[in-house]
Amino acid sequence: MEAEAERPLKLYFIPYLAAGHMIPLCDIAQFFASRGQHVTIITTPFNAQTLHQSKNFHVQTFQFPSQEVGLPEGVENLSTATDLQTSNRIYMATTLLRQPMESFVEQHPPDCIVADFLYPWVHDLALKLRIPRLVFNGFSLFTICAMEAVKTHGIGASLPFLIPDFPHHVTMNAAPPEDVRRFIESLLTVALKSDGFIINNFAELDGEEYLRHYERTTGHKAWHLGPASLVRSTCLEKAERGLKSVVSVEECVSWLDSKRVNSVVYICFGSICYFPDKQLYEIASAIEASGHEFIWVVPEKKGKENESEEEKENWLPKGFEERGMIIKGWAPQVVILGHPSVGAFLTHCGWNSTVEAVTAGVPMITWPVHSDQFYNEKLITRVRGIGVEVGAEEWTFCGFYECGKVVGRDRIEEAVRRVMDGGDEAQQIRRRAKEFAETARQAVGEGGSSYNNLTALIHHLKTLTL
Ligand SMILES: O=c1ccn([C@@H]2O[C@H](COP(=O)(O)OP(=O)(O)O[C@H]3O[C@H](CO)[C@@H](O)[C@H](O)[C@H]3O)[C@@H](O)[C@H]2O)c(=O)[nH]1
Repeated sequence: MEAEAERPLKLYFIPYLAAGHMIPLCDIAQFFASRGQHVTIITTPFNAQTLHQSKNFHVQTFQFPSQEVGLPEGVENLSTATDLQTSNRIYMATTLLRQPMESFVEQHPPDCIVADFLYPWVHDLALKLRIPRLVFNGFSLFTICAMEAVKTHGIGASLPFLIPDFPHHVTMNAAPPEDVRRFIESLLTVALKSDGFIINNFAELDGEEYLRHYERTTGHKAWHLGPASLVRSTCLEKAERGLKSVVSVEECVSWLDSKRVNSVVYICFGSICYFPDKQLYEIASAIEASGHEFIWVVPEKKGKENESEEEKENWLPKGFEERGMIIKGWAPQVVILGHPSVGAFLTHCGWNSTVEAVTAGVPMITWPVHSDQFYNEKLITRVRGIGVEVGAEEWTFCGFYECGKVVGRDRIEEAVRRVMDGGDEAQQIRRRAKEFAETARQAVGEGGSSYNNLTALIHHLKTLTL
């Protein structure tokens, strides 16, 4: 029995096919692998290629049903979609993957299964196999608490609303469309039947008060194991997170090396948000007016056939490109954020981007677009004081939702100035951001909060299964 307890856990990880979900869950899988556990990541061939950098876990692939859903070969990740139809087809494909994945797991059962909350079917599978199941959805615990509170109290349809029973007074000015809210709430209900949530954050950023609040109001367990982006140690490895970068790390670093400390605004809206030209033009005009240099990641546009160069770039004010670096496609975000010349991050508040900025000690200019991002913004600005808001109050553009609203240049410019122009407020925000970065680093080091949580979780799973 003693020897059995020493046996590594056999763990299956099933990440959702979107960069914002895959990157952190695969990083977290590596945390387990680095502690001697036997890890298998279950995914599709194209997504498996993005995992080449590590040898300490196994990958089990299943053919992506491209033909069945009418997609070209190689489009297997939500982050490679640039229109709603493609996104819907990828979602459809993930439902078709259930059957082959399920039968593989049944034939080769693990000790525990860790799956994205967008795969609620794993609940029944784990019950059938009598194995523990952990859930990952890539959200902060703060956001999960907020969503739970909104669900329990049946609020959120009319605005503004105060999140009920919360340790802080947090007023929300944005609500999801009713059908999306119901969908997320149904997934959360299934997630709460699991053996616990895995959170890509460190406990100090969500705060003890939210951990206690969560456990008290739900009776469910949450394990802070992040920041996931700290799993790897060298820049070159970090450059390969997610999709392939269209610029080299060297090019980004040498451009940033030529700039002053804290002088550059980094702009990126994650992997599934794409703005129309008129919104890009407002951003460009605001940055131009602020006078700051920038690195701006713009999703690669497919462009219509016969579109002239001028038509393709009609969102750029004249001469604008000269004062910064525009990256069309995928950028080495973690490397950029980690460079001392970067003084602020204009972000959509996707949770990965948020926690990566915190880890780098970079203040945020917050512009939520959809999903959990509006809650993340409140944690950053109102609760932890490490960013300022642009003032976006509505769901706008992303892979599964579109509306025609545009945020005007004046609001963007004002927020950029508040963080970049070095006044008292900016200095305090920067100081707090640096303190959280230090805490993040300590959390994943030996004896830190996330490190200890992982030790406790592995022990807990062993007592349940071995
Ligand atoms: O050019 C790029 C663009 C993105 N990234 C990385 O891609 C990830 C993007 O994740 P995130 O910032 O969370 O944004 P989304 O891709 O929008 O993530 C989705 O998933 C997140 C986790 O569930 C949610 O918080 C978001 O709202 C949801 O949109 C991050 O690790 C980035 O570092 C790059 O490396 N290079």
